[in-house]
Amino acid sequence: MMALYSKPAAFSAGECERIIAAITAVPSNDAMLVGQTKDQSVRRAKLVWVDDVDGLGWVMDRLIEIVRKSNAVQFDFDLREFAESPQVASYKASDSGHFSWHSDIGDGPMARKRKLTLVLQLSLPSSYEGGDLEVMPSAQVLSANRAQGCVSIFPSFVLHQVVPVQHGVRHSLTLWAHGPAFR
Ligand SMILES: O=C(O)CCC(=O)C(=O)O
Ligand SMILES: [Fe+2]
Repeated sequence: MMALYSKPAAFSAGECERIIAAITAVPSNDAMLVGQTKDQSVRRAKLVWVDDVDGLGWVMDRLIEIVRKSNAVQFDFDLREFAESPQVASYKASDSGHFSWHSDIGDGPMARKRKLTLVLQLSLPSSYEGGDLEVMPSAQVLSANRAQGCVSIFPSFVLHQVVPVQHGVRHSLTLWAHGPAFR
């Protein structure tokens, strides 16, 4: 099983900029971890829940189709629902934006059912330095494609991190697909 599924150009540059503009217009929260504790040594980012933003329904429609396809060709997980709103994170160099190594499976009622994690690169790669999404499905660390509009999908139990942003701002969108426990 290839652990990192990648779909370049899933969204156009114009579409990514529209999403960034829409989330920039609403108030954001400091990033919470899966257990809802705020530990800024683990993560520093601003978050907006996509479900709170009007006019972004088309984004979810596109993402659902991409998850369905990736699951059909690669993961074959028993997926049942999208139980949480997608979220857009903004990692700023001026805030030491980053997210240390973690898995997305947590103790909460939703976080325990996460099975696939999808990340959409919203920012133009040349607009920020650092901020790579790294995924560790086995002994080797893989860097996700930084291209704007590229979608990466991996099992939610796989360790991953966002290295510190050194310059500029990186915006990314994360969505989880949920289902019953692995057996
Ligand atoms: O921003 C990213 O690339 C990853 C975000 C992430 O790992 C998460 O929200 O759990
Ligand atoms: Fe994560």
